Amino acid sequence: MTLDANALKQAAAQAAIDYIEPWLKPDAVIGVGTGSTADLFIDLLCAKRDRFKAAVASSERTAKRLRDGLVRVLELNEVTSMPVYVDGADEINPQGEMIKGGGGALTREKIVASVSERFVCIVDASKQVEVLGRFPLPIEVIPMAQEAVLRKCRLLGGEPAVREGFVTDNGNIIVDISGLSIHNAVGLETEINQWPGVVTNGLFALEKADVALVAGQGGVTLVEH
Ligand SMILES: O=C[C@H](O)[C@H](O)[C@H](O)COP(=O)(O)O
Repeated sequence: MTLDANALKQAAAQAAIDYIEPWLKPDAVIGVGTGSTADLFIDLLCAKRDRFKAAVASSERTAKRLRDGLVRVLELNEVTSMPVYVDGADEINPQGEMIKGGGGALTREKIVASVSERFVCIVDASKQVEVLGRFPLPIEVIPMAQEAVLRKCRLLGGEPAVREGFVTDNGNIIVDISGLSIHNAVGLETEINQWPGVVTNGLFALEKADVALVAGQGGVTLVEH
């Protein structure tokens, strides 16, 4: 039997719940990502709400889903550290560097991940790539900088497009850059972050996955980076 994409995401989410088991303690705060794979993880996490103290959410969408599942949601400013952050990705390379932000939550995701000790990435095998960039790279931009940032994207050799009708949780726009072949993810992440008006870009190379749980037809593989 061939598992469909949703079944693979479910398998990755279940593997993440098993993986974080040692950190589910009464004083623990868990960092939680955003997206369709993260949603499946949230549903499993909610069933274990009596085992940990609270969660920090990387988006309004995730906060609502956690609260609907009766998990206490803390603001990041109330928390000094988290043992784990669990989230999906749009692409991941063999080094654990990722493109994220397909759902537009990249900025809060990167912030919450930065306060967590371990980034656990949950993906189905279709997200694995040798070279990042097949998935358009999202960047969150302050609206008044839109045209200036589009020009810089073109100078990089990419084809930028404003994500129509989308506003981030922070009130900003998303520009998706297609046509990049990213061989130096740390360098590109650092460069784009310096452009005035860019809040965050969706490269997670400085903040890469410590562990990836990759669901394929043969089961879930744990990859440490
Ligand atoms: O902004 C969204 C996030 O970065 C997601 O983690 C990413 O887009 C993957 O989402 P999904 O699990 O729905 O493929």
